[in-house]
Amino acid sequence: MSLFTSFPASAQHQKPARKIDFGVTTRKLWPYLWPADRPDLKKRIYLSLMLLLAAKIVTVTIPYSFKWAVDALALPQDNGQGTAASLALHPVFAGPIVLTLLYGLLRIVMALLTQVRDGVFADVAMHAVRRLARDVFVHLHSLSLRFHLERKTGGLTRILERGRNSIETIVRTTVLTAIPTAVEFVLILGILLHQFDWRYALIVITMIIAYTSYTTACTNWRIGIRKAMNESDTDANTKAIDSLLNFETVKYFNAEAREKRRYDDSISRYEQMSIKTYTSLAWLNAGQAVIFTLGLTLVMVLCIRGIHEGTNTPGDFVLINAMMIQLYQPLSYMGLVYREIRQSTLDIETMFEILGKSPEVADRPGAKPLIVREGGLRLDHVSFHYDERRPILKDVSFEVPPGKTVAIVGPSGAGKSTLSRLIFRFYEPSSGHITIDGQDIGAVTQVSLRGALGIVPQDTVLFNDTLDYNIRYGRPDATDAEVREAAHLAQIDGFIESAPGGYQAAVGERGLKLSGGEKQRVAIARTILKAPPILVLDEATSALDSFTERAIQGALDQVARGRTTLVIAHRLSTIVGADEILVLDKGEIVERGTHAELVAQQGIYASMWSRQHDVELAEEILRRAAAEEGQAVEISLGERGKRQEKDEATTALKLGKGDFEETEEHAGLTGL
Ligand SMILES: Nc1ncnc2c1ncn2[C@@H]1O[C@H](COP(=O)(O)OP(=O)(O)OP(=O)(O)O)[C@@H](O)[C@H]1O
Repeated sequence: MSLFTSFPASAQHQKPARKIDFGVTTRKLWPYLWPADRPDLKKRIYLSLMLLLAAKIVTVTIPYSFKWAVDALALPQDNGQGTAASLALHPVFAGPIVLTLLYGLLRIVMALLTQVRDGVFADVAMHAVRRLARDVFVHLHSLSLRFHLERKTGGLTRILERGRNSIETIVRTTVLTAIPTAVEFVLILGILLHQFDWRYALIVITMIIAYTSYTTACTNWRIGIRKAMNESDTDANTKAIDSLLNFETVKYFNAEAREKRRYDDSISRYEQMSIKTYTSLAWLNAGQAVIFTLGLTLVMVLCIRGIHEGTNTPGDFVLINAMMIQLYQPLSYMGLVYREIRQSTLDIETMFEILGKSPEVADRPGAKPLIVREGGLRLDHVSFHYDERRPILKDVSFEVPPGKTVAIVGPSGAGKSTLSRLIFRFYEPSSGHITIDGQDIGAVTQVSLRGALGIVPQDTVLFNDTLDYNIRYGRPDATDAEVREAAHLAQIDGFIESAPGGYQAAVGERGLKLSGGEKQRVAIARTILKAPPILVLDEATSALDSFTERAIQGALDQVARGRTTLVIAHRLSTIVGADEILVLDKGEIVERGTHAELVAQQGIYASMWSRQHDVELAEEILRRAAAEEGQAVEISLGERGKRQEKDEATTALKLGKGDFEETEEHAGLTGL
């Protein structure tokens, strides 16, 4: 069944709504609702369906007990015998009181069966929710970095959350409301044909068709109005928050009246849309009531005629009324059920869209694990672009022989970090090959490739958990002693021991409770713990002050010893000992050699070296001056590397102390 949101008049200003195909969504959802590998859940589904049928049979029997009681009351002269005879019961069971007790009992049984069914079904619904949410989560991790960079994480988690809630809603509303109502309707039709005649059935069918068509159309129209109401509500809220955040600015410009007007405009839109929501609801309810009551009155009139003609009893009159009124209750929810199913289908579709995206980088069929023998890394004529219009790497070739250290330096934006992303295979090169011990990284499994690589990234983001958890992330099965050893090597142990809670101290969301330098040392510790044969250090010490950097450099040198290491650095002093230094500029290697060779060449590297040397000298002078003043001034080093590229040391000196921030780093470091 395909439906479009469409309703004339006030919904016309709405954007055309997305097409919904319930059939397609159901087909995609089916494996989750009917899990092939869970026979126990299938049994539960059967049980729920049986309970559903039993509850509905009891439900339609209730008006019968009512009828029998009324007939027993209406025909006292036969002492209940007429009813007893018609029911083939002993007269004592056909008395009005017993029949009323039966009525009560049936209602209790109906309620119990319905509740048990809901409980039994909860398992099935929640299992489907969990499986689908897990599949989407796993899939999100398999998608490319490009996908994640293009989407806001908040947006993705919202899709996941909405999708998760929607499956529950859809399963619950379908199985617990829509299907039972349909079953009840079919049973009622059977009763009408059996107990009454085809005219009754025809009236009820016509009524139901008119009722559902009206409900569907009206609900589609209301969806647009509700959306506009929610949007205007969000808009009013945003305006209020923005205005209050700008409290001072409002005062500076005497803009209270302007702000009031702006806010009032916004809430007046909300007011109009809310009124429309209520009036449209009134239209929905009134229309439903009119259609239903017409049907009800017609069948009751027919029944009265039947009583006059002697084909019906007063009990039949009560029966048909009770049965119809009973049906009205679930029917009155149909608008809500339809709206929820519709919205949930849209949300689930959005989730399936993500599930349908294929990962940009995938293991090739039959990909074998990487076998690391010595750990030699090689790039052969590698070119790469994120966007075809702008090449980032152009024909880059170099080799990091097993156990050696190669450094890459170059201006910001030259493509250094991109190189490390290619080595980790977050992207595929546009041309050329990257090999490890002669094996093309594109041909091996991603898991084995990333297992052989370790990185200390430029920006370290930590999990919102403990320090221990974050360090152990490098190797979850590491012993406590190994974790402590790694922390010691990364020079973070002193800080951890002084932190309240020690290794169990929480680092806050994205590690915000730690300074840049502390986060970086946690990253170093976890890479030490992972102990990969090939290391990428992407500005690994950029967030550290020069004192800690020197200390940590020793640790990194130790970690790098015997390992193939690619160092991406701005701070040239950290890589003077590298076996080879490559200067990358605008995606091309423009110089290569050892530190001494490059300085002798008097090219880009040599000028970068002399500039940095001057900057370091200037910093040293500042530090000494500050120390003499008795101030513990720490110079912010996070951005410094980049500044060094641009600023002459003399400029830095001219800017003076004001240009340098005092960092939190200091507090953490003095504890070391
Ligand atoms: N996901 C991306 N999509 C499009 N362009 C990108 C993306 N990531 C990086 N770039 C661009 O690619 C170029 C190289 O970026 P890269 O991060 O490799 O530079 P870098 O040499 O490491 O710079 P820095 O030293 O400042 O970190 C930059 O101009 C950057 O804007």
